[in-house]
Amino acid sequence: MNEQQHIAVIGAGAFGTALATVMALDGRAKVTLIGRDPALMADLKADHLHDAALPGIYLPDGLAFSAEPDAVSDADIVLFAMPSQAQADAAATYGPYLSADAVVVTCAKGIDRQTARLLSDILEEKLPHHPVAVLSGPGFAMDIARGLPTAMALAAPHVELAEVLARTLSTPTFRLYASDDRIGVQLGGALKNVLAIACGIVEGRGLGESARAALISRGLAEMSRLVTAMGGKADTVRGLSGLGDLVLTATSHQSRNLRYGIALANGESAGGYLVEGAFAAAVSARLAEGHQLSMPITEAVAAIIEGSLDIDRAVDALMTRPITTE
Ligand SMILES: NC(=O)C1=CN([C@@H]2O[C@H](COP(=O)(O)OP(=O)(O)OC[C@H]3O[C@@H](n4cnc5c(N)ncnc54)[C@H](OP(=O)(O)O)[C@@H]3O)[C@@H](O)[C@H]2O)C=CC1
Ligand SMILES: O=C(CO)COP(=O)(O)O
Repeated sequence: MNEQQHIAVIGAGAFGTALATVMALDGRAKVTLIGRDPALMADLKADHLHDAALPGIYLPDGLAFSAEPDAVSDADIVLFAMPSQAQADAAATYGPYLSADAVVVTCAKGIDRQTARLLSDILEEKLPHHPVAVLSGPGFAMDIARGLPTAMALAAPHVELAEVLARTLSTPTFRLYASDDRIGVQLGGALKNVLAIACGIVEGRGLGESARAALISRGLAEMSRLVTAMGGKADTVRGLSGLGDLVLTATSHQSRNLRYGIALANGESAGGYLVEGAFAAAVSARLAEGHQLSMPITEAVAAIIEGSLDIDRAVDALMTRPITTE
């Protein structure tokens, strides 16, 4: 790696712009934000404002902007900050320009819908010569960009690499904890979105704060089952990428997934923003079935989104399941 690290962030949406902002403000590394719309990238370079993604945030003077895929070519660390279902496509576009020793970090919270595979598996297949790490945990883009204190998990195939990446990407306001559990960290990020939709439905239907707390707790049990069945660690579920992000997303109106759940409960359509949990619900239910696991909340959310179950019946079904131990 070079003396001054070069961090490239691909995806000039809310999260990518926030990550690039906090890392450029830190000033240790050279940071480039790469988007696919040349007009947008030219505007960001001229105005240092991205009002569609992060209203009111001044993008640091030291941040570089590019719409050219070859802007990744001398980057040591490349953050993939586009939605889950676009990660494979982005790997095909930017992969040919990566430098030989670049480390790739997926920043999306989801599971590949077509293949039901983790995003790290998808990226490893598409970019076989690059180590693939995962960034996930509680942190709204706006909070990160405003320099509010945030902490997330950084998982890599080996804890030594995770520690190097966590040190390099952390800043005084954005703190990363290293992990070698890419499975647990990714499943936490994907499932908490599904559970946040469930909490939005509870809120939208006025079912009460007690019901929300029960959902968070029983949802965490579902997360644990899938994480351990797929080879992840139970400890990860209790950490930032599991419990931490679940609590944040299931309780804050900043969450698009929570707002989507509220809209579903009110019979409204949620338009214009990314709802990762709407993709993750069906694929998580498929994974649960494949591993012969009971994940009733996840299955109910998937069925409600698909239109095969109405909300009242879902609540009845969840409340009248056979009594069991916790
Ligand atoms: N927003 C947040 O607070 C947080 C988001 N995340 C996660 O980050 C991921 C991105 O979310 P977010 O930034 O909010 O979403 P946005 O909708 O704000 O931005 C998505 C960005 O991805 C770009 N993009 C889409 N497809 C491709 C592609 N094939 N190649 C390159 N770029 C592409 C879009 O570009 P274009 O405009 O050209 O389509 C857009 O700039 C999600 O998985 C989300 O769960 C994680 C933590 C916090
Ligand atoms: O993942 C997030 C915060 O950690 C953002 O959640 P939403 O995608 O629901 O807005």
